[in-house]
Amino acid sequence: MEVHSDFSENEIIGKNFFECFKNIPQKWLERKINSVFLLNHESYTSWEQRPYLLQFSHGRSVTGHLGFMYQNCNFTPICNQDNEVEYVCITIKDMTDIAISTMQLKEACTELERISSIDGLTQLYNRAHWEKAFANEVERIDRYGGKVSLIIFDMDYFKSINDNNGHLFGDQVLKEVANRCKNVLRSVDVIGRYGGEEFVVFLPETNIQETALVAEKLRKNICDTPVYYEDITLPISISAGFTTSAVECNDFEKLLRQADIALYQAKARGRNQCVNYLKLPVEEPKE
Ligand SMILES: Nc1nc2c(ncn2[C@@H]2O[C@H](COP(=O)(O)OP(=O)(O)OP(=O)(O)O)[C@@H](O)[C@H]2O)c(=O)[nH]1
Repeated sequence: MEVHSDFSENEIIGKNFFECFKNIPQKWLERKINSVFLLNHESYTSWEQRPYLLQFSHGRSVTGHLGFMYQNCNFTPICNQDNEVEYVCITIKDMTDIAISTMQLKEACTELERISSIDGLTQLYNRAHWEKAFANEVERIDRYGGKVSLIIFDMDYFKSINDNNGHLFGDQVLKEVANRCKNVLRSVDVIGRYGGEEFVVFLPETNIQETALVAEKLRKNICDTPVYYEDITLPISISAGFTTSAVECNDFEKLLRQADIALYQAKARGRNQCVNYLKLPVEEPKE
């Protein structure tokens, strides 16, 4: 106590605890101590519930964490000969090292989880994460009702973009496309990078007419401005296919297939356009 508080033994012995340590949560501590008196039973708090009881500096040079010593506290009854509690002894254990390494580990796990769901180039969800989120959404709808729409879009002539301007330029185009999408979508819409130059978006509670508008807005937003990077200016375009679960479809793979067929049609019809799966004529392959 002498080492960690600013009090010497002479200054503190016999004094009122709460007057010496003014920052103590007095009500909480009184309740805690009273329960030990009442129950004649040891009590405990860990740094995870309450980081510290007494504001002691921990003396470690760690940034980004609490400036005080993390503490575990034991409240032990001390009884007289008749087994009545006469005192409560508070033991404070310095948990700073364990607390800091536990928190660093937690932060690393959170970051790892984030990285494992994100595509490094575009910072959009990667395929595995997006597909899981989409499957969950379709399952939710199947159980509780509602609808979800799906757009798949793909860069046009991306191979030539790479071949003519270099892979780095191609990468820049993909990053730019991802950014342009973010300006169009609502916070509840979920976008991911599905493959090389293929992107997917699912739109919760959105009907097919609204989805057509979003797909067109995405296309325009991406295609209206050329990409400029290291003295190269290049117009780009995308083709998109979209569908919805509203017409009795509760299978996420089936929805992906439908949107993919519509995307294929958008390519076949000359690219730089959006095709509604539900409007495909019967003579064109639907499934
Ligand atoms: N720069 C870059 N290129 C990629 C990446 N992933 C895939 N690609 C390239 O994207 C190109 C896709 O080519 P294709 O599938 O033929 O498609 P496309 O040329 O866009 O033709 P259409 O889709 O029919 O218009 C391939 O050359 C891939 O190497 C990436 O992360 N960065």
